[in-house]
Amino acid sequence: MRHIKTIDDITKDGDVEFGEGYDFVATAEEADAILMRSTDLHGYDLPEGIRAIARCGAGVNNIPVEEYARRGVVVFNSPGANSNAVKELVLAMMILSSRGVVQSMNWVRANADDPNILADAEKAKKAFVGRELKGKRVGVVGLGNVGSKVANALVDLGMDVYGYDPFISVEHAWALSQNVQRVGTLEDLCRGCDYLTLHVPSKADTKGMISTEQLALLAPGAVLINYARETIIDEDAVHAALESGKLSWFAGDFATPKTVLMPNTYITTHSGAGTGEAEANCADMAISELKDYLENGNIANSVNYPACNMGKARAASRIACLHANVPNMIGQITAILAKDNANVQRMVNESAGENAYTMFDTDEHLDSSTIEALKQIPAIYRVRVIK
Ligand SMILES: NC(=O)C1=CN([C@@H]2O[C@H](COP(=O)(O)OP(=O)(O)OC[C@H]3O[C@@H](n4cnc5c(N)ncnc54)[C@H](O)[C@@H]3O)[C@@H](O)[C@H]2O)C=CC1
Ligand SMILES: O=C(O)CCC(=O)C(=O)O
Repeated sequence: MRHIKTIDDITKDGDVEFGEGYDFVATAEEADAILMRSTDLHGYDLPEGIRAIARCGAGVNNIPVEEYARRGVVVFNSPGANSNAVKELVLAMMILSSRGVVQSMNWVRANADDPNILADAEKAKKAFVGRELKGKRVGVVGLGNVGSKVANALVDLGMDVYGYDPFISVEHAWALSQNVQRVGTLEDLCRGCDYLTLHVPSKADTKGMISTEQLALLAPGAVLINYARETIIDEDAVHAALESGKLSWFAGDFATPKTVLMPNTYITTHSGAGTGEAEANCADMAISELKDYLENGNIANSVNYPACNMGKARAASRIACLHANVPNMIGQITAILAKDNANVQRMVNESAGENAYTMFDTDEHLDSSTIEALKQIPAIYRVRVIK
């Protein structure tokens, strides 16, 4: 039996199924792996027994991924699984920020006991006149799973769409409409935009990337949308731009002490991925990643270890070594296997950044002394006997 600890409500109705051979445990100390969402694990006392963590969602700024890599813990996310939900809410917020819909509905509620409300609403409506998205210039920062879908949808709405992403993947470049015009700098993207929408991860080079300088380049009365992370914007600069009228509206997903006090602002409760479909998609992807890793050692969609797929573990034994990406690891591993006279059927070595993964199948079970010797190689973080 393999043991899973869930942190956070993975789905609204609590529906999470791993199937036969798995159970849910009350504490992380009893668990082999963690399934989670947005809880901040920085400073969390992660038990030694945890071998993997799957984040149901895209952003992993709530997890110390490099520290966990050095402890031999593979961290997964679920790329793209919630991107449609975010796209739809971003479109909604762009429209709400342009059309006085909320103000108009509030007027109706406030005047509910007016016997002439039908006629009076006709007179009141001029206060809620807005503008259309069609024909306006929009900048999309980050053209990954969410940004590329948002950009394409905005093309379909008739907007003049510009995109900025110096690290765009081939897959997302292919998925992008030909009508999205790519620009090479953030400043060129911002210049003259009526709308700017942010879809980059929270990391050192995106922290505060939208500040006074970028906001100054936007068209007067522009709308800013931030459904990425609170760290991407300089909140004081956004507040000042709202007060000066440079920004007519700001919509964001992060209720910080500063955003909740800004004028002309809609803030939601980190609800970009808040649909039953997105929750189910993320949970399904995260569960299958964890199961394949726990049962077969295969890695897909990890944010701290390379992808590796050797199929189902069918040989007598399968061993996985998580280690630093340094020279001579294969040499050291095979020297130890040679001493045990082990016949290796198949071996794969993959690396990503500072971390690497070596997995091999052997015809017979290895001696415990061999496993112990592998663990003693200085750059090895963890050795897993999968089978
Ligand atoms: N509000 C919510 O509920 C949700 C928020 N998010 C946030 O949105 C972010 C993006 O999500 P996805 O599109 O799924 O991620 P993704 O990883 O598919 O796309 C991120 C894109 O940003 C680009 N990028 C990275 N650094 C950049 C930089 N300095 N300048 C411009 N582009 C840069 C990457 O090349 C990539 O194409 C996530 O990291 C997460 O923080 C994601 C899903 C739900
Ligand atoms: O789990 C959630 O609702 C948050 C989703 C999110 O922010 C992400 O996927 O990065």
